[in-house]
Amino acid sequence: MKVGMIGLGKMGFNLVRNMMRYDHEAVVYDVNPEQREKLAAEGAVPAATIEELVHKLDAPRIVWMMVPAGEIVDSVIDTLLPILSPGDIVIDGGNSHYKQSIARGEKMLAHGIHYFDIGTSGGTDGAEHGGCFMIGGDAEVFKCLEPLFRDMAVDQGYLYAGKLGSGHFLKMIHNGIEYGMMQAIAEGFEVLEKSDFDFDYEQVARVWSNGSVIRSWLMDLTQNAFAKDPKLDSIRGVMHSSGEGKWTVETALDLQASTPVIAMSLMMRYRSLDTDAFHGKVVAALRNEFGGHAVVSK
Ligand SMILES: O=C(O)[C@H](O)[C@@H](O)[C@H](O)[C@H](O)COP(=O)(O)O
Repeated sequence: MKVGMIGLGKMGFNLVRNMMRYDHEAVVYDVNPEQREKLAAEGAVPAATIEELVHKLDAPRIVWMMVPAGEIVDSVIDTLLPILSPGDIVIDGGNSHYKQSIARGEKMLAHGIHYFDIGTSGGTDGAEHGGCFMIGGDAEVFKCLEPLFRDMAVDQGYLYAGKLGSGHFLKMIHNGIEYGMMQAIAEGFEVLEKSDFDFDYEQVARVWSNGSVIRSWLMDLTQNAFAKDPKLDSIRGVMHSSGEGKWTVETALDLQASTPVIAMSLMMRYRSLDTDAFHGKVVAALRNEFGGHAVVSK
């Protein structure tokens, strides 16, 4: 199969390596020429522009976008639309909001172009050595793409999830679960850290990774992190987020689905961004007002 990859960041770059291992041909574009050249040295065909990338593909073309979610996706689509032909396929493999993917897919379909929203998981290592793909789009057209995903996914790691939007919806919920699982692991270690015992966290994560109920890839990664830095002294507990947890909670609220764990994990991320929380000042001030309880001065 011949695939055009737009966006050669950590994920796009490794996905190209992955597909080339299975003898799929890759035509590659990134705003950074160094990334294109690195992959060209490994056998990909570099393109200096998106137009050139499209030109170097065979109809029906398969163009895979692996660019940051948001305006960049729209700008790539706007570049692609006039130069693609009916029957071509465009994939958004990033973390786009599913509602935006539905709108973009409908816009493409009005021009006869098939659009797939594909949630990609497994991190950079999975992208290169076998990822997890949650795929939304036209079921019939997906049959043409399936051999590619059969190769690139780890074992059973791809799913045709259903109509347009379902791939990114599934990835959004996956990430909500990810927030909750990570927060639960983190809270366990918080209690260990505050206890009188002198645990070796790398060893704790190792034993929990082997045979326990909570063994998981996240626990393996916990072990890796503590192996590198036994008390994580080199980093601060600031937890950023790129939107998927927020969207999961917003969707849950819209659907009146009860998701306290995911919602609290999201709030914990926001809380971690404040060095001192205004709500903390308000509660401290109120305790002082009604009970004369001590406050901590600046
Ligand atoms: O499944 C995955 O491989 C991850 O979920 C990944 O796609 C995720 O988007 C980022 O690791 C950060 O997500 P947050 O910034 O929201 O934590």
